[in-house]
Amino acid sequence: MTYSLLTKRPVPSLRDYDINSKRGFLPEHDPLLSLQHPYNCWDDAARQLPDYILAGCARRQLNKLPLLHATNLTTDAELQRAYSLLSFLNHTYVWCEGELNPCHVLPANLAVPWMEVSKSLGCKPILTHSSVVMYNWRRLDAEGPLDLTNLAALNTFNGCMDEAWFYLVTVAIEALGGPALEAITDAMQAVNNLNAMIVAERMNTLADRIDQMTEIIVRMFEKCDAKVYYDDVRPYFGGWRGNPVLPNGMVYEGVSETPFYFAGGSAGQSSLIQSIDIALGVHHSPTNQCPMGADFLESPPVTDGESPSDVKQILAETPSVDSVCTYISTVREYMPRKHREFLEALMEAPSLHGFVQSPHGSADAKHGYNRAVLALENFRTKHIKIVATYIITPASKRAPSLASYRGTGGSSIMPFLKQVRSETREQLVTSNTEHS
Ligand code: HEM
Repeated sequence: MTYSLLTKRPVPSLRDYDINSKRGFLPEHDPLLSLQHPYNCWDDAARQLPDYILAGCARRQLNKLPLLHATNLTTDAELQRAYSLLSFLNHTYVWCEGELNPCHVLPANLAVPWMEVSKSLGCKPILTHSSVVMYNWRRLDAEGPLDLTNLAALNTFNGCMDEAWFYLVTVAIEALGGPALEAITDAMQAVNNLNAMIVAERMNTLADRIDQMTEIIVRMFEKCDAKVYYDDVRPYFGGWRGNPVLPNGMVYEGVSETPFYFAGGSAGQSSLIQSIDIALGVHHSPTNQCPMGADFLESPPVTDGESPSDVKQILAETPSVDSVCTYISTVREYMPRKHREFLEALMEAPSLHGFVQSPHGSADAKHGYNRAVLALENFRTKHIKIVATYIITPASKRAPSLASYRGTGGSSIMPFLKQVRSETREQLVTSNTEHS
């Protein structure tokens, strides 16, 4: 590919998309710790969720909450806090009786404000990466760093350290998004200015930041036990799209009598990793294992009289209806509106891949670009190992005869993750493609 001098393209400004050059997609100010009256009843309920779940009275207690409209929640910080709290409350309501006994109707007191707040933020009324990670942390020392030595989770389902650690490792990775995204947009500006030296320098910065993200992701093993994650945390992230135990979706009482179908929460909804993919020009094509364009909403029938283990088996064996493209573009709908718009703008920005291969690129620029690609590939390799430990192994202990397992977001996990990793490596620029 030759980079044309005529292809100057606009580089999105981070500020225009609620992105901070220090914190990336995390909110510019630390999340609120509580809401004002009357909304503070959601704070109180969320704080008690582990006790409600333990005592087996979660639905009874949550039914007592008043129906509050979100009208008086006006600032982004209030809306984000409310969205996070309502995600915890609603998902507790659905999954507190076990992953095979969900409720099929969300009561109006939880559903209505959740829908209103989600509309204001431009995301889906379902637990997302934003609910449990982006808006769910505080710093222990308010002046201290935004890293694992200084972070605590605001809410959890189970009150256990493993769950908090799962969220906080992800927050610490997101916090590196600031310098990573700044490196990306600087490098793109440098492409417009045909400045290969800056491109090289900023690509090396990006590679360093991705390496740091990898150092953090492997720390998941330190304080998040795989069995606790699989048995006690992950079930709460479940959604109602392509989910065999909720084949008819979820009715949001007081919102609509027609059920909604939304996929469950996953760090796959992170805008950060998608931004890096787009910046490096990583293309995701459909997987071979499933028909392209298959209906993401489709789910297998669950007939009456099936035992829980039968249902679990269906859950595990259902062939994926997703494709990588479908997954990558669908999860964008689960991101806050501004972040989704940033990804769209980034897709129109100058091509780093095209530039480093062009006569204007330099050996250093190419080297820096390749370092970033390899760093992202390595991040994905470590992530795959985590998925093997936290999902595949515990799942196989329950049902050893089954070969594949489905992810929270409804994808057939391993083939999908491996394909995404090989597509990353394919971006490497070789000396064969070097022009002068
Ligand atoms: C115990 C820890 C983790 C587990 C078990 C896990 C599991 C998964 C699973 C099953 C998928 C497949 C898609 C889906 O089901 O939604 C996935 C995708 C993904 N996860 Fe994780 N994940 C973990 C931690 C993280 C962290 C900390 C990040 C950092 C942001 C992350 C980022 C991603 C991304 C970006 C994808 C989309 C595929 C890709 O771009 O490579 N995950 N994860």
